[in-house]
Amino acid sequence: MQLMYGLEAKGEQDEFIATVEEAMALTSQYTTGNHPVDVFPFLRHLPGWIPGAGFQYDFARCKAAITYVKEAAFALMKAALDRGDSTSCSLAILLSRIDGRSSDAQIAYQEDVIKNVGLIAFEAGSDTSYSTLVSVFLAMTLYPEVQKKAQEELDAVVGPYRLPGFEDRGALVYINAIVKEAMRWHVVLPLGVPHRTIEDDVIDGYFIPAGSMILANTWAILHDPEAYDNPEEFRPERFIRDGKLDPTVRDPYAYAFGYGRRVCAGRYFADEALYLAIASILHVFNITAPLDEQGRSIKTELRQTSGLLTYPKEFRCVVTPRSEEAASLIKGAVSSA
Ligand code: HEM
Repeated sequence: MQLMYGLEAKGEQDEFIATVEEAMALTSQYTTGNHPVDVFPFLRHLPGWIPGAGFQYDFARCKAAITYVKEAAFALMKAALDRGDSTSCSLAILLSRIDGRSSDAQIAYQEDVIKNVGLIAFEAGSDTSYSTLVSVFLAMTLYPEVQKKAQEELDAVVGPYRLPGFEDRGALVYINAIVKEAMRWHVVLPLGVPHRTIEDDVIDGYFIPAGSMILANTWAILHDPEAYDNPEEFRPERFIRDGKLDPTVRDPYAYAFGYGRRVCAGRYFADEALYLAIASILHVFNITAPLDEQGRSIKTELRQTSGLLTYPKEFRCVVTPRSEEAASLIKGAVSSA
């Protein structure tokens, strides 16, 4: 929200976040072809009051929710601009590029495109990146040796007195491998987003008629034991050879972000954001499993929710600053945010 609209998110209480989450939950429920309307498209003409056609009400709620966020968040951002509050958010930058000599109709059209950019980035970009990041917290509690190696690399490259930046990325090979392993280990969209064939095709002798819904089994591709030894294990080393990222290993980025011309539009942004978040978090925090009353680590495991978009199921972990220097870096980052 900050990046797109220059608005500060108010956590779980945030109205926009709650509304987008409601829309996402409805989208997830219907997108993977588990409703009869996907198999018998004529059902879409039934009014919602007919038993079994309640999906019409869900679709209407979903549409109302996303339309509200699209318009209201944009209006708040524009009001801030009109008041002269400086905001360097993405939508303000896009707005400033509209040619003032355009006709009213052209300006309205371009504003609508910008509103859609904001909404889709907010809707498609936040939970996907969040889910991946949560899985990294879980992985760190399960694989302390990975965390230790990452922190050793960060200490050597970045040192204790500053946070990592994009300029460090080339030297942080192990952190880059963690980002790749995170995309592979917990596949946020295990079946991608459904596509539809626009013409008849034959693949490996199978006839695929035009109009078929195609689901790519991204999870299977990224847990293929022939490509990844012991695929259930979180092991960033699988992407490294001779101290560099190994280009011969199947790259999760080629699958986790979808396929073809509708491939994720935010993939470079997501990659950079995940890199910076993971590097910064591991630089200043220790993430460990919680202890039971006898002081023993409580065992956790990766269990995922089901649906179009998956999340690691709830787990607990303990997050503490790594050192005095780390604590000051955290305070500095919070006060300058
Ligand atoms: C870990 C993070 C992310 C993952 C795993 C992810 C994954 C995906 C996938 C699988 C698709 C469907 C592609 C297809 O149809 O085959 C998609 C679409 C899309 N994503 Fe992402 N995404 C992530 C982050 C983001 C971010 C940060 C943004 C924006 C800032 C974004 C914007 C979009 C948009 C706009 C589309 C629709 C593209 C289209 O239909 O033309 N995504 N994403």
